[in-house]
Amino acid sequence: MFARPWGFWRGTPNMAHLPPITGVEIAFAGRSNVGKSSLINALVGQNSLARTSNTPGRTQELNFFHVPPVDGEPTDLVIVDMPGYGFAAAPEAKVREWQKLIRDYLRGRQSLARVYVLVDARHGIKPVDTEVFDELGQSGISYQVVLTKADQITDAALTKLIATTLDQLKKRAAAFPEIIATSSRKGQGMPELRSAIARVVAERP
Ligand SMILES: Nc1nc2c(ncn2[C@@H]2O[C@H](COP(=O)(O)OP(=O)(O)OP(=O)(O)O)[C@@H](O)[C@H]2O)c(=O)[nH]1
Ligand SMILES: [Mg+2]
Repeated sequence: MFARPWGFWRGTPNMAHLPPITGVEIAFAGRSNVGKSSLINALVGQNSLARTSNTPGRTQELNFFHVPPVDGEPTDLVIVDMPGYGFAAAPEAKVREWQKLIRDYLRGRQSLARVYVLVDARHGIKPVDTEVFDELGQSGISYQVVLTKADQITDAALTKLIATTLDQLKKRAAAFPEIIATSSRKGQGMPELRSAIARVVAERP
């Protein structure tokens, strides 16, 4: 599923220009700069599929990636990179627009099978993340927390963070009760994330 060359399919700043539904969609959400676009690149093993930046607010549209269909064979998996929530270095009106886009997409996309909510391992879950958990829970969309930038903290701190994060999620029915710790820089957690996604695709009716 991840061994083929991935391509950019479509970017959209609004719900009117979403691509047609072709297969299972998996979305990556999280605060600005948490490492969503970097994680997608590490996941598919292509450095420059999604654009990344040091400045929060790099991704400003919903960006859809897939393996371009060959000989009309349908695409089984679409990966969606999302703008971040929380602080971003962009005009306020623009940020408001993409916050609405995030919300509308997460609530209303029929093909959305799983949301990976990325949380920076240096910071843990923030109130703005719990708002997103609440919304996903209310919409009945299953999500899993992925810790990013695990290379920035010690193994002991990571073990502790995984335990506290699981504890924070335990009353949330829509939260998958396992945390994946990743480092896009080191490749840590990529096999686990790939298997998790493959399971979601396999289980989707
Ligand atoms: N140390 C470390 N830095 C990382 C890792 N992943 C991403 N980064 C850095 O974090 C910054 C933000 O990465 P992006 O992938 O652009 O983050 P994003 O969540 O897509 O950001 P927005 O699109 O602005 O919301 C970049 O400087 C990356 O190099 C990681 O695993 N380890
Ligand atoms: Mg991004």
